[in-house]
Amino acid sequence: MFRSQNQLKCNQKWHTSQLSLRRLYDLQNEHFNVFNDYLKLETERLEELKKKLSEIYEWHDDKITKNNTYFHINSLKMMTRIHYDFQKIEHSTCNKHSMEGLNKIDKDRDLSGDQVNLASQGLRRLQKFYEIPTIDMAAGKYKDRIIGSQLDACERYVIMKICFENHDFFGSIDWGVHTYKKWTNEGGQSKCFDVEHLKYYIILSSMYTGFNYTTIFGSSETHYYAGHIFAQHSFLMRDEIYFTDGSVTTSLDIFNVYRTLDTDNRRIDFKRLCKHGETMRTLTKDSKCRYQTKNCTYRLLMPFKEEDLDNDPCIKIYHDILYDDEIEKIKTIVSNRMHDSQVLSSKGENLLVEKNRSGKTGRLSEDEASKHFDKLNTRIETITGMSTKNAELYQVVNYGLGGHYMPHYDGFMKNQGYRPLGNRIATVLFYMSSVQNYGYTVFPSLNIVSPAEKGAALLWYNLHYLTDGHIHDHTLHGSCPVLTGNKWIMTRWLYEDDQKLLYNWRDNI
Ligand SMILES: O=C(O)CCC(=O)C(=O)O
Ligand SMILES: [Fe+2]
Repeated sequence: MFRSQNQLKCNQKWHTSQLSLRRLYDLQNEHFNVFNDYLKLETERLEELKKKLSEIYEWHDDKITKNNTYFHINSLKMMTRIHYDFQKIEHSTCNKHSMEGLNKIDKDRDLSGDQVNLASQGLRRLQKFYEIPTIDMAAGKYKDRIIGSQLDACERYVIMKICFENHDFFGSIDWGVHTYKKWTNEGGQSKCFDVEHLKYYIILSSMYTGFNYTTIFGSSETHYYAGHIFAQHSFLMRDEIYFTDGSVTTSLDIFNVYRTLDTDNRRIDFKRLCKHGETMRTLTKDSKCRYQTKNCTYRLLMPFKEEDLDNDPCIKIYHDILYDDEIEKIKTIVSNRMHDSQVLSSKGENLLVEKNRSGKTGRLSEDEASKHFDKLNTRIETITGMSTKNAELYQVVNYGLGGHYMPHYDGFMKNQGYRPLGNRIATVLFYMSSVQNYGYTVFPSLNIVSPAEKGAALLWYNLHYLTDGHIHDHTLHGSCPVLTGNKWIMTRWLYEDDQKLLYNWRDNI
């Protein structure tokens, strides 16, 4: 059977999880196998044809043109010969058999241009978020880190074109210029685009953005383009960028322009923390770490490694609380049922909004959880001091190309969907892989960064659970876009129902 059981469905996106990117490699290998089989069959067929033809030539040479004499009686001989020869070679000239092999290429798995488009947009989101200069991104590096391999002129052109088609004109001009430079470095040859088209995109983008294209090509090109196609628009070309509110910037730094456009303070804080997170968790005199038994006798032998991140709301990390064998088991169980992660709208609907969240999600059923991870519930109850009886099913997430989750509250707002068990009182977030750079969970209102460290759990309380049960404003949090590495997490949300509370949660629905 050609199709593997772990196949993705058409409407799912390859780039949204590392898991499916791995499968993409497998799929490519499967395709290579199909092509190899096809080549083998085709080579055999052509060899056979060659052999038969050489037999025919031999006969022809020997029997017909011997001594350059044409005998009438041999006409019949020749006709029969041709008739049977043709039948003989007909089979070898028709490649039906080898073509059948090619049909094994699985068209059900959507590998259309849409996927390239989405992956390119994911890369672009990553670039804008971390402010990675195009020259670095195209070289596969960021600061002193390797984030991929170098992009050739064709690949740069693809990104440029997709930016343009998505009306991201800062992107198209930036990538266009770097495509042009690469094209020049590669000797002015390209198999995949026409450089005149490239120039056209650059000049058009320069009109939309206000960047002056003459500084890109130098004066030699000015004449040609201004004279022919764009003279009527040339008044639009200037070095200032006009914003919709009427303000003007004279900056030619593209990221400075994006910065000026971004007005949401919480998003700005989120970006800053994601970018500089590695310097955020140096130990200070206020940092408190301890071995914690939670009055549990068993934990005298194996105490929790508890670290305080904040007191209001209470946020803690528990190191080494989930074991490697449990992590492997969890990944194995869910990997066949991951789908694109969704966000909850203010009306309580589940929506796919890639600019807010990109990843793949899978749930563990209650049966699987109680069969394999019952002890984990005990651990959760011990650290939270709360019941898991009404907890939401474990949710596993794997992030892919630029996978992220923009700042949000885990707790539901009033009227945000039907809530028979109350609100998500606590979140326990297990890290199932370590991400070296930029995979943090960030609380922008608190200036807090939690690194993804395999086996650790991040616990916080979403509500003012000791008073009125209202959402704690400072629990706003998000997952920084993953730049390199493979981020796996699992969350368990505990609900208000069945907890010992000082307020009636039904008043808050
Ligand atoms: O992946 C993370 O670090 C955060 C995930 C999260 O906030 C969520 O799943 O609700
Ligand atoms: Fe969350």
